[in-house]
Amino acid sequence: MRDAGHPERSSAPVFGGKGLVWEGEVEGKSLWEETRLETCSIHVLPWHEGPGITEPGDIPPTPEDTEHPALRLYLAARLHIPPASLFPDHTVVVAALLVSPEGNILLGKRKRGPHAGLWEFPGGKALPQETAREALSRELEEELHLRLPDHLFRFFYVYEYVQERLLLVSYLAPLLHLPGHLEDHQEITLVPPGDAQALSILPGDREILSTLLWTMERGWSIRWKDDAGGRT
Ligand SMILES: Nc1nc2c([nH]c(=O)n2[C@@H]2O[C@H](COP(=O)(O)OP(=O)(O)OP(=O)(O)O)[C@@H](O)[C@H]2O)c(=O)[nH]1
Repeated sequence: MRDAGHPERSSAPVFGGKGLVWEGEVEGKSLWEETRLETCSIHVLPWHEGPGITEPGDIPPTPEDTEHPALRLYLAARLHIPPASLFPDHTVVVAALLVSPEGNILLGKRKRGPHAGLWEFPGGKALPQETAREALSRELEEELHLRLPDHLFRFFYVYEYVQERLLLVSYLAPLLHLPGHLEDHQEITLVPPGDAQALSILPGDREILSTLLWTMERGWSIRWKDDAGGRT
């Protein structure tokens, strides 16, 4: 499903590809409320292997204990470790899948550069000393005057552009308010994830969206629950 049409796929992946970490629920409690990794049960879906569920004890204690790039970056985010420090030969880009109360995703049409005219998720390159949250927070503020919500992670997907040595890390997060300003984008739009695939977007974004739809088809909602404190 997600293996067609990307030239990067024909090269040997540097780290073994990409992967999804979706946080499930423990005893009815949403995991983004959990802070201790050892109590979490997470679904880890390597792109080439299909679903697999890690049990609490299976989660490595530190990012260095796993070779899987998605899990590494996930652990780094959880433990507030700058992702760029783990992948010194790569550029790490963070992007937000901001979900409106209606379940639509925010996309911006790029104003400048080689990807001008393409739609993308807000975000940008993480600086060496920044955690993923700090990088995303800065990028959202700079690009759109948007405040980053406290709750991230329900969907955490890593896509690697092998030739460019670029790791694209995406998070699902609630859209708290509409952007107050457009710095890097000509326009923004809010669309259902299925409709976004019909737009001109980058290969990594296409794969993120198809993986998101894949999880939604399996009954995982992208809506934020008010009682989980996701929307403030
Ligand atoms: N921001 C963003 N970048 C993406 C997305 N998808 C994707 O493949 N990318 C890639 O990641 C790169 C991020 O670069 P950027 O230009 O947004 O980074 P930046 O805001 O820090 O700007 P800069 O290049 O001026 O330092 C893009 O050039 C593109 O190759 C996306 O949805 N959002």
